[in-house]
Amino acid sequence: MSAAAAPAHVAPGPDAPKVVTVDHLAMAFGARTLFRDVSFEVRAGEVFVILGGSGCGKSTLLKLMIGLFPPTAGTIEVLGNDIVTASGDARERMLKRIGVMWQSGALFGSMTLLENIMLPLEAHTKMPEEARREAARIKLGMVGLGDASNRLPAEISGGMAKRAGIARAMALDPPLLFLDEPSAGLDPITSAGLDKLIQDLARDLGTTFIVVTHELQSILAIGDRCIMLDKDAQGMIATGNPRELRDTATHPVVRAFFRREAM
Ligand SMILES: Nc1ncnc2c1ncn2[C@@H]1O[C@H](COP(=O)(O)OP(=O)(O)OP(=O)(O)O)[C@@H](O)[C@H]1O
Repeated sequence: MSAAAAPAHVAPGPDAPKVVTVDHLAMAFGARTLFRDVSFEVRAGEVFVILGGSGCGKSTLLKLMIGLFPPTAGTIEVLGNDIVTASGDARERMLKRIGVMWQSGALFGSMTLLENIMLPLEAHTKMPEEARREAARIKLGMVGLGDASNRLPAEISGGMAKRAGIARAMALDPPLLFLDEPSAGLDPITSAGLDKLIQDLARDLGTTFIVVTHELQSILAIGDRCIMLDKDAQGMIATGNPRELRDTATHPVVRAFFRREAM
């Protein structure tokens, strides 16, 4: 089958190994409880979406999964390690196997795209410069920015900046990538192009994606499975395949979200 005719990403089955296991997770900031009892698993090769309204704790859940701060209660296992208790070298090794793209793209403005992608390789590997340069070129090619490697972040569009952010998150070939609101601020066509890129990377590299978003079109296009968080419920109100949830959900908030109905 030619690359052009290849199907978009195909969801892995329930026998695929677990990449992330979140068990009875609770999180509060002071007196403000975000969620009380969240449990889910993410399997190798999945595109897993975390969705929900503004302020329900999506980004906080992402930050907990990469160990930025500890939860109030519960456990989080990432790539076979307890991310909450891991320390020292074990923690460093684990973090090198995780890529993160923040909402802003967070590129360094004074460096070209190529230099931005080379940075993690410089910080975390002993690769000689020419090998780093070549590896970064390959990553930029994979996200469709092969011709833009010498541009500065100020010289590219918002969609290109997201692609460059993904290339940088992929610099160390992590098996697991976290994307925080990849479609934010993009027009629908650019956003659809980014969705296609995520599906292609999941299919071609077998990378597992955990994507925080509230863009319905994107969720329906890329999500193999999702969880929906809710501020009022202080936890998860739905889990499953987003297209099935759109067609079968009975919970009023879930229905309203997937069918774009007013509550
Ligand atoms: N470090 C922190 N200290 C105190 N409160 C915080 C902290 N981080 C987040 N919050 C609060 O927790 C709540 C959830 O924030 P979070 O960013 O996780 O939500 P979200 O679902 O990602 O929202 P959005 O879609 O608007 O980005 C917000 O009310 C926020 O102000």
